[in-house]
Amino acid sequence: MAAKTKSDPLASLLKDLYATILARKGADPETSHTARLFSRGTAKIAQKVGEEAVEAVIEAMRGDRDKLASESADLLYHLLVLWADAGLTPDDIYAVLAARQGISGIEEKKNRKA
Ligand SMILES: N=c1c2ncn([C@@H]3O[C@H](COP(=O)(O)OP(=O)(O)OP(=O)(O)O)[C@@H](O)[C@H]3O)c2ncn1[C@@H]1O[C@H](COP(=O)(O)O)[C@@H](O)[C@H]1O
Repeated sequence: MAAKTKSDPLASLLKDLYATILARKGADPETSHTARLFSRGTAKIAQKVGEEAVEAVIEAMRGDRDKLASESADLLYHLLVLWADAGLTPDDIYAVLAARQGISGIEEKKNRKA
């Protein structure tokens, strides 16, 4: 099941983007937005994820599908930067999603550790 997910175009695109993001660690903040984010630290990266999430929510509530798509792309990019900053890879997240497949969200929440 995990191999099927990895061959998905979105998963492949996210993997390539993640590799680009990792390659920007230590790059010049003057020429790379990603390097600039890394240089500003975890709190700034986390703040950007929150801002982009709010912007996506606003566009969803406005009913603007094009802007929602654009803000969603911003959100995914900044979330990948947050993962890279934390030492998480997309495969770590896919593993969590795969483990939940076929389990009702209501059932999964009941089994979460406090
Ligand atoms: N997907 C993205 C992407 N999405 C959004 N952004 C940038 O995110 C920034 C968001 O602007 P904001 O004003 O919200 O944020 P900010 O400039 O940090 O401003 P403040 O919050 O500090 O006020 C813009 O500069 C966008 O260009 C991205 N920057 C890079 N990528 C990808 O990352 C790759 C590497 O980019 P660089 O690291 O810049 O080479 C690119 O080729 C893209 O594939």
